[in-house]
Amino acid sequence: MLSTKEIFLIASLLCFVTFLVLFSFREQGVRGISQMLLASVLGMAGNILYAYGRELSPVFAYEIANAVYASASASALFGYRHLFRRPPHMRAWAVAIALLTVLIAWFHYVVDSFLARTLVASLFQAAVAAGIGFTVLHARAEWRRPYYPKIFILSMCLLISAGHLLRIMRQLVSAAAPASLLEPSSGNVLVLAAGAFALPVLILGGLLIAHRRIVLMAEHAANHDFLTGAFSRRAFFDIGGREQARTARTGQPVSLMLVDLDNFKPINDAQGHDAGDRVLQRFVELAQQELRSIDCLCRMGGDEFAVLMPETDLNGAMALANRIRHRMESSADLLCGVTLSIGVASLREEDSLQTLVKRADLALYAAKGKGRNQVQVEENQVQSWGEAEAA
Ligand SMILES: Nc1nc2c(ncn2[C@@H]2O[C@H](COP(=O)(O)OP(=O)(O)OP(=O)(O)O)[C@@H](O)[C@H]2O)c(=O)[nH]1
Repeated sequence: MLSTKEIFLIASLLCFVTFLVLFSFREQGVRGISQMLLASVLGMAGNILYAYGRELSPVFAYEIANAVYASASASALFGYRHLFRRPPHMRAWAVAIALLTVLIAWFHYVVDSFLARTLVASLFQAAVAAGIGFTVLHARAEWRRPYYPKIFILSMCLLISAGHLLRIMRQLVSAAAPASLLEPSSGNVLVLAAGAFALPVLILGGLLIAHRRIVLMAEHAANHDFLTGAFSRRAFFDIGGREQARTARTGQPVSLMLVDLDNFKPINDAQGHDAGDRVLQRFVELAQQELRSIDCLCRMGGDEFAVLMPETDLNGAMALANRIRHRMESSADLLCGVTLSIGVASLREEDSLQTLVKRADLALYAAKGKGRNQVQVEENQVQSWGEAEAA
């Protein structure tokens, strides 16, 4: 059987491991990581103080160890509050930690009572676990798959709170209850092990959530254009591949428009790159307002965009393309007078996605060649829409 000191040392080591993993996450922009890091460091220190503080002075093993460990747990709670964008209520918890330290000192120096110290420390830890559980549960409307990290955290919080309450009960009623923190009885070692591993387990739960957030952020960065928020070229080929497979399965049409801003370069040259950036952003905002929720607007590069239109035949695609082109024309002041050339094509049975893009690109080329500010359809179609044609 492990000794109580070894239990604290192992718990300290686990906090160190969570610290190392959290440290590697610190620059990923996930909220709550710095609070969890602090919880790991304080957890390490608190466990070592519980194990060896007595050898320096009792104040280290009682008041300081409890204050440090309570701060570690509160810091883990703050981490969760930040992760789920909830106010941390730091002042209230600071008061609670100060009160806990005073009470531990009181039940150490004035009335020496292990029972009372256990009661105070365990009530605090149960409150922190309940606070974390409440935070996670309260944010359930924001839960995203996979759910197991949240279920894991909720179960752990329930177990930890119940465990601390049971510890208090046992201390109150059982004749076999330990008389000091480091008593080597097997019952005490088990209770201490459960309590000491609670903090690293709670930090681990936070790590699971933070890890998922980092994966989602990386996916979002890979699938979206940083400047405009439109889907990226990479996402275009992913979504396009899925749409192509769906069309083959269901026979539903899918169309594509390639959009290129006309005379965009002079805006950069005359008004600067930032003005050009703003035009690109506004174009995406305005275009999104015209598109349906099933359409995917992607930035293919520079001032060229693609719109994948599921369940849309060529006529529907041309109508949509013209709507967007007219919208840009009527927003000339916002877009520094930029107009759109658009090439439209529909997927045919024998087409690959690349062939579809190529045909839309040829149509776009034709729109540019015929004077810009117009919509052209794939080369072997007779229809051609737009201002230049109308004129
Ligand atoms: N501001 C800004 N400019 C960009 C960005 N990406 C590409 N560009 C510029 O966009 C311009 C695109 O070139 P073109 O398509 O030849 O310019 P254009 O004047 O629209 O020519 P046409 O398409 O023939 O009408 C180039 O000058 C690029 O440097 C960007 O993210 N921001």
